[in-house]
Amino acid sequence: MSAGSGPRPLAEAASVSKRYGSFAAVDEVSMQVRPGEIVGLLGANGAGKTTLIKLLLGLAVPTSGTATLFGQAPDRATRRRLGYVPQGLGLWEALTVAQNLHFANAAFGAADSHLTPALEAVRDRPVSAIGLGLQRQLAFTIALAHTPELLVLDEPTSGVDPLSRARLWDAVHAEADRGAGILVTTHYMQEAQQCDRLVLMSRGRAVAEGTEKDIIGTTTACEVDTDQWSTAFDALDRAELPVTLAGRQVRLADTPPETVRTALTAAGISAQVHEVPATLEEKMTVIDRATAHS
Ligand SMILES: Nc1ncnc2c1ncn2[C@@H]1O[C@H](COP(=O)(O)OP(=O)(O)OP(=O)(O)O)[C@@H](O)[C@H]1O
Repeated sequence: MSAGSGPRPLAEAASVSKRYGSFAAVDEVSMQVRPGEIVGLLGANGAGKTTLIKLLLGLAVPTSGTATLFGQAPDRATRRRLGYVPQGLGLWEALTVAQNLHFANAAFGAADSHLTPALEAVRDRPVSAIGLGLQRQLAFTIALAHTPELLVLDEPTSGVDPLSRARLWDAVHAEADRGAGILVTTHYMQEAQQCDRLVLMSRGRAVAEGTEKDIIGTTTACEVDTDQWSTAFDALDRAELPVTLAGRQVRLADTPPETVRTALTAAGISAQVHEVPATLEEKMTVIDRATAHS
């Protein structure tokens, strides 16, 4: 869905910036989240994702530009229509699992929701005494208890095992299917692929937006086929080319095949070099390199 089309945005940033002294943590970012869509916010550590979320939710004040929630400046009323799981989870560590749920539901005026069986088993334990995976499940249950129109998840699956991660994503899709808008940050490319739309941040700026295919565009990578993968990797690295290893597969994003062949020949390595579409992760690295030099 392109900007400016479709239902009214649930959250919207319009040229929003947040500066700390001369440093721009968020730099003139414009983006929206609309009902029923899952928007993935991607970017390296420090790219500005959490700061942008805080601006959208009214937890930080923009230096310039505007951030709106449900078409207005964020306030107590908009807070009730929102489910937010921050990176730090926002739970009361000394209270039990059941007390946390009860407390949050009372604050939102929601009926007591059910705990998952895994959380039910630890309902009377203090949050500080349960594992991180269960803490994340609890924070997620609390965020959903009042059926929010907008769900904001800041790295919801970091440190979570693959099965729980898959379950959480099932729940995210179910929320989008009932019409909630979702804004989620992640470092996992498999999760990014489950989003309807991605916003890629680099050094405070939104540098690309669209589907995975839109963002990768025509960027390619070279795959190097050789039995001497470790020698090839060393030689390409010494030639200061942007070489990476995926298992034993030597790859170079955004590098002409001829450049790779020349470097390998100079090092006396025989190899086949194929040009293939770049992955999303490679495209992100290419964009980060470009913004570092701009
Ligand atoms: N209160 C603050 N004062 C000064 N600098 C800040 C402040 N808050 C954030 N920053 C800086 O702004 C930049 C963006 O931080 P932010 O937490 O938004 O990044 P992020 O993309 O969410 O990173 P991560 O993936 O590690 O969570 C970082 O360089 C951070 O150090």
